[in-house]
Amino acid sequence: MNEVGISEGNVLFPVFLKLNQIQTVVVGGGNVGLEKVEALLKNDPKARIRIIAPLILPALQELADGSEFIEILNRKVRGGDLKGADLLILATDDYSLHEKLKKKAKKLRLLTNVADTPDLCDFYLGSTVKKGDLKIGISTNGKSPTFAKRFREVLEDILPDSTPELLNQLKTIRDDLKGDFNEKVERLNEITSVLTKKGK
Ligand SMILES: C[C@@]1(CC(=O)O)c2cc3[nH]c(cc4nc(cc5[nH]c(cc(n2)[C@H]1CCC(=O)O)[C@@](C)(CC(=O)O)[C@@H]5CCC(=O)O)C(CC(=O)O)=C4CCC(=O)O)c(CCC(=O)O)c3CC(=O)O
Ligand SMILES: NC(=O)C1=CN([C@@H]2O[C@H](COP(=O)(O)OP(=O)(O)OC[C@H]3O[C@@H](n4cnc5c(N)ncnc54)[C@H](O)[C@@H]3O)[C@@H](O)[C@H]2O)C=CC1
Repeated sequence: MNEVGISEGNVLFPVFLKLNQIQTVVVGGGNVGLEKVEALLKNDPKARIRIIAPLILPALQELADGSEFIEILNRKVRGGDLKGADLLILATDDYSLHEKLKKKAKKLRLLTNVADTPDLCDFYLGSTVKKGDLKIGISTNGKSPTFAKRFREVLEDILPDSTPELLNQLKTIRDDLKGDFNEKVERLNEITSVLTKKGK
């Protein structure tokens, strides 16, 4: 809120992570753990994920059996597990464990998502739309995940199936363009001007 009580809106900074190049650790193997793992795999089926929990849902076990990049540690989480993580997702049913692990992660500067506890999160998951190489991330700042889900469905419907082809063609043009940086920018802006109503 600013001094006149108006919300500044969404100040989250979206980044697009290479999930095959980093190690994500998910603590908790129940419904919420499964949802988080599915969200990671939807974006990259080769995401490197280590799942740690005494109880693992059969659906999670199946996902792990189908991927050489998913590992399951069938036991309670230990403090040392955090050292092997680039990204941490806490998804157990134990809030005090989440608080304890979040403190430890903070000391290690390990970015952490705590499912169901937005205040403890360093980052939120978003809804994502994918059409070939195009990826759109949606965040409602935690206000309404259901809106994010519905808006994803809207975008999935309206983005033309030709989008991947369009991006491939633009890549070819980009690679073939000669001249200095400014000339290339000008030419690419010209070619793509048909995509916007502004035409510029
Ligand atoms: C803050 C955040 C933190 C985080 O989890 O990263 C968070 C928090 C919470 N979610 C809750 C509930 C639900 N979450 C979903 C779905 C999704 N939730 C996702 C993200 C986020 N959820 C982050 C903010 C995202 C944003 O800014 O919009 C999505 C986008 C991405 C993903 O998780 O993959 C994925 C849609 C994917 C897709 O389909 O595209 C549904 C709908 C459904 O499942 O159909 C419901 C039930 C309906 C409802 O409540 O709206 C609750 C209450 C739990 C309770 O009641 O106890 C909390 C806790 C709280 O709000 O306090
Ligand atoms: N399932 C859902 O859609 C929703 C769940 N929640 C809340 O989210 C939390 C998690 O929900 P679920 O995944 O459904 O619970 P769940 O009971 O299915 O799974 C809990 C998981 O945490 C693991 N766990 C517990 N202690 C652990 C430890 N010390 N180390 C490692 N793993 C440990 C368990 O082995 C299990 O895999 C609960 O508090 C629930 O109330 C809230 C809203 C919706």
